[in-house]
Amino acid sequence: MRDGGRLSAAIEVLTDIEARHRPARLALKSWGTDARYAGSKDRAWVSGLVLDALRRRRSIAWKMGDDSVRAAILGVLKYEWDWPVDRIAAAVTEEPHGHGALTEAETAALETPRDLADAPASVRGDYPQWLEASFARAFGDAAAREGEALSERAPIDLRVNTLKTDPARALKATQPLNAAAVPELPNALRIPAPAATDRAGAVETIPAFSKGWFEVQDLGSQIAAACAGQVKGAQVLDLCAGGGGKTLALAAAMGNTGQIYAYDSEARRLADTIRRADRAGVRNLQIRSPVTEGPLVGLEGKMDVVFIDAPCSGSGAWRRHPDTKWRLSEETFARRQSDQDAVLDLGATFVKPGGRMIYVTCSVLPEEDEDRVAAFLARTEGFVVKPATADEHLSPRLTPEGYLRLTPATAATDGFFVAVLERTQPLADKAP
Ligand SMILES: C[S@@+](CC[C@H](N)C(=O)[O-])C[C@H]1O[C@@H](n2cnc3c(N)ncnc32)[C@H](O)[C@@H]1O
Repeated sequence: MRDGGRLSAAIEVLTDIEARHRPARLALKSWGTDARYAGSKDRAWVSGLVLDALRRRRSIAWKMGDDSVRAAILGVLKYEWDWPVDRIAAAVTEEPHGHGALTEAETAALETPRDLADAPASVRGDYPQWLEASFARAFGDAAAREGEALSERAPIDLRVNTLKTDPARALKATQPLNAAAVPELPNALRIPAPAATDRAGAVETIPAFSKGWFEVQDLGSQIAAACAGQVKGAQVLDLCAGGGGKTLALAAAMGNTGQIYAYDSEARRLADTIRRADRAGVRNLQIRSPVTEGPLVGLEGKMDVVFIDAPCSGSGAWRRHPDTKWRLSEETFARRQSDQDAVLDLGATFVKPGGRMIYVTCSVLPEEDEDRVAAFLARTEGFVVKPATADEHLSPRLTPEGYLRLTPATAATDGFFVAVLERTQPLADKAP
């Protein structure tokens, strides 16, 4: 495909996403199915352009003085991909697939964008206007800067699976991917963010991946799992195990000692975990599926660690799923907070005295983070907050209460929140 056709395709896909409120992944997939003439480079290019437009949707609309889909795509080419205006003008007039010549207003906006310095923080930081108060609470004057960092392309992080190999051997095996060690975690490797139009997916194709030597897992997610602390020989319940990302990280830290139970209220989400655990050499995992009767019966008050990777807005992962920031509604945001209260209450019943509950979200929004912990502590006796980490690299990221908050701007990870709550009294001692 030539540039004109690719641009028109990106406009078509972004229109589909916005007009039908479709997830970007599905809209791109259905365009790809229809566009059999498009090669893999074309697909990567169109996808890269659409995702970049979603990342900078509001700031580009401001600079262009136009919030249309076409303006968003043109704006990415100029402001993010540094295309000269002549090249854009030539692409949109290509026959037969160009989208139509630039208007005078478009040319003027591309040449002299409206000054972003005058825009509200949520425009500069590319997040929804209705979240302005939340961002201001979380970040104060740094709200726009944090939003900007959540709008960058993300690197690809790998977790070295110590059940199968060690960091030095894994580093060697991943040299074709340009992976490098990460100071914060000895078992983490990082591959720099790919260019917008590069094809991703090479990670799964290298032989060391099929041997189970590493998993693709954001550094923030690896750090959150590490906040479980000493887990060798422990009884661990991963209560919101989903696809098993944290389960596998916890299992590796346990070194096949003790027992890890993986549960999720949605059985289908657990489907992949057994296959992944097998590949990773995990032998101390029990899947507790909600389709069986009383899946968690017998574990009450017995766990050393209950890990709660709570359902959340996913605001910390906007770099990777930029469409979700515009699809998030106030209703869903409120529903997630009720879900979070429910998993905290459920999780608490399994923690033994002296045991720990690790509450994690991939959200940067206080309503899902410290507010949920505060509400839990207000209605539950017998838990105290412990510092989420003792690691010297990470302690600057602790909040005054002892929670860990990671963001792309401050930690170069996805956004994560971690609270560690220790049970000081048995469940039966709870106030009536
Ligand atoms: C953030 S995702 C988990 C991601 C997973 N831990 C990982 O690392 O790949 C949150 C999960 O919580 C599950 N969930 C929601 N409500 C739940 C509940 N009441 N009990 C258990 N799991 C729940 C969802 O089905 C979802 O899979």
